[in-house]
Amino acid sequence: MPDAPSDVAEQKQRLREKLRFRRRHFAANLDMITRMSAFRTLPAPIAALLDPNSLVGAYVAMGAEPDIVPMTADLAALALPHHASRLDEMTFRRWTAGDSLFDGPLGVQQPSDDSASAVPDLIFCPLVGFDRHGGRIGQGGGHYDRWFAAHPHALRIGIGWSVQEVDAMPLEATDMPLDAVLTEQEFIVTGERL
Ligand SMILES: Nc1nc2c(c(=O)[nH]1)N(C=O)[C@@H](CNc1ccc(C(=O)N[C@@H](CCC(=O)O)C(=O)O)cc1)CN2
Ligand SMILES: Nc1ncnc2c1ncn2[C@@H]1O[C@H](COP(=O)(O)OP(=O)(O)OP(=O)(O)O)[C@@H](O)[C@H]1O
Repeated sequence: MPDAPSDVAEQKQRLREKLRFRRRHFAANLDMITRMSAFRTLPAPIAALLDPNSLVGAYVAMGAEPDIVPMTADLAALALPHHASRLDEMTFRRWTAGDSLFDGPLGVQQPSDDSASAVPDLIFCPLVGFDRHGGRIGQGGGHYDRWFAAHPHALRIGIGWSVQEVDAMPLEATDMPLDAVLTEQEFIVTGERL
């Protein structure tokens, strides 16, 4: 019998705590070479998908999340998550490397409120945890899951450290599977769209 929804939410919360700890510990103890080389180049299968018109959704790292700005800075068109307030849904707004960033309501830096909103063709999504079948968890706000549900055509590429992998993520009906996961070690294709 499948687990009741509240059990899954509880399992996810326990995993989130464990994996946030793992992520923090791993990132704090990275050797210099890994720190300098991780997440510097776009995986070839992603580069091959992009054309000069592609809009890519990145993020500004918080805490122990991998910093992907260097890897995405040269792309033709970028957008970043933006929240008008704590309660407003997440949107993406255009941003170019070097443009100013502002403190957002959820503790993440975001583009100016005047920046144009846009729908990326491909999203690099920060992970708290992932598995090899496309399962993921994030911070628990459901922001990415709701955005993915509203924009199912956008490709979903998770970004995380290798230690954030689990065998099988507990899943809820609203979870949207990842197409691939990029870690400091591997590019793992998890869906049929790549
Ligand atoms: N870099 C980054 N940008 C992002 C997200 C993210 O996870 N990472 N988001 C993903 O949805 C959205 C912002 N939503 C957020 C929702 C909850 C928390 C949150 O609970 N933060 C904890 C600290 C977590 C930690 O220590 O790692 C807190 O404030 O207590 C943060 C952001 C959009 N931008
Ligand atoms: N499409 C959706 N419609 C309504 N509620 C949703 C949707 N997606 C997720 N939620 C709700 O959001 C809450 C958090 O979801 P979940 O635990 O999957 O977060 P998460 O994946 O860690 O967060 P995020 O997607 O921001 O990275 C849950 O209560 C979930 O039911």
